[in-house]
Amino acid sequence: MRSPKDFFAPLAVGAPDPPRQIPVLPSRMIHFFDPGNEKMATKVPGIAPQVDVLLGNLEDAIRADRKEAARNGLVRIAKSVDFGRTQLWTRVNSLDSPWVLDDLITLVTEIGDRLDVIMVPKVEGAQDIHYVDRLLAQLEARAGLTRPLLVHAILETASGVANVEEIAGASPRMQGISLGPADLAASRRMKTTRVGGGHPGYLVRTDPVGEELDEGRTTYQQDLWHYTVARMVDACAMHGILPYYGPFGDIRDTVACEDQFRNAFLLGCVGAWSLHPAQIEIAKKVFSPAPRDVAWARKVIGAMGDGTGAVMIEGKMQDDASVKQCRVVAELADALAARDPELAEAYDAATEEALAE
Ligand SMILES: CC(=O)SCCNC(=O)CCNC(=O)[C@H](O)C(C)(C)COP(=O)(O)OP(=O)(O)OC[C@H]1O[C@@H](n2cnc3c(N)ncnc32)[C@H](O)[C@@H]1OP(=O)(O)O
Ligand SMILES: CC(=O)C(=O)O
Ligand SMILES: [Mg+2]
Repeated sequence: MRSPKDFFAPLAVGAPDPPRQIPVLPSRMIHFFDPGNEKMATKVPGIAPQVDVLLGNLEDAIRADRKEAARNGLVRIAKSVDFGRTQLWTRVNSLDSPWVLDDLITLVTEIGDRLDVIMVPKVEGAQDIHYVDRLLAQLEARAGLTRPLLVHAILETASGVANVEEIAGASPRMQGISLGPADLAASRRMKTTRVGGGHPGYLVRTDPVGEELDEGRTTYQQDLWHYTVARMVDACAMHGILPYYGPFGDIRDTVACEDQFRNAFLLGCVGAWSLHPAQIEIAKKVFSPAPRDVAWARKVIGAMGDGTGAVMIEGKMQDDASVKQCRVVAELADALAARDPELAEAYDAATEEALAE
């Protein structure tokens, strides 16, 4: 019988030990591609060095009669392409679909040693993660894998949001959670018809001046996703896993995409999905801290010594809590700079300038 003490014990004889810590690797953009689409597949080797995560999508956006082609395409690509340090993820079909069992059996058996993370859509509660967890352990044991696969849940059902804390803590394999605004909107019976982003009708309006109700009243569009993203971030932080904003469907609107990504970044998300090559650079820009913020963070950390007490820098009080925030930014910058010499140079130049001021 399993007790809570067995949380980190393998769920099948011969399966690798589940991870004790989730690796915090750069994952600013999870780039989606259809592995059964020849044109997209040929672009994968060229895109791999530009992105942190490549994800072979098998679920929504893949036609029912192309599901097998996508699955087989992913196996072929995973076996033949050198991804370097770029992670390879997949999104399998939903747990109630006719495809998911074959997705998991084929992928773990054929390319389980190449895959890093399996994204599970439409997760409703911990029971969905427990099912995948056990099945993965059985398949890993059969395939002789020595490294456990990680699991990522999409938050895209009303019950998933209600159960987000238990989902985040359902298994040591849980790597992270992404917001799925399109299915979530449908599940909640929201009256939007978009994939992520805001809506001009969701707003607040200033009070009327005098008797005139129609004039001089400014409106401010509100963020439809604030509550869900904030809840997801808290659930992930509580369980030591990583939160992500999901897709932004208006590919043409690069400006609003950047805004949506930045809101998520500021609230604690580590990355977002790129659905089209045009969104890769947006995610890279937004989810890499700005050089001036890195310079400021390093300056505060330097001035705070052992991190206790209070100091004044440029008129702003700094203490234990602000230095902790600065460490979050500086540590992320260091991790990204270790892989990206251009960023490293930009961070160092900005820091030198800030320290000279
Ligand atoms: C709600 C959700 O579940 S979101 C997640 C599911 N959705 C997805 O995964 C969608 C992934 N993206 C796509 O399918 C496509 O980008 C689409 C359908 C949105 C647009 O595709 P297109 O109409 O071909 O766009 P466009 O003409 O601008 O593409 C330009 C080039 O980039 C390629 N391209 C487009 N998207 C991608 C991609 N995600 N990865 C790699 N290459 C891509 C196209 O094949 C095209 O190549 P070409 O220049 O050789 O012809
Ligand atoms: C991301 C996703 O699957 C959705 O928005 O529905
Ligand atoms: Mg969805």
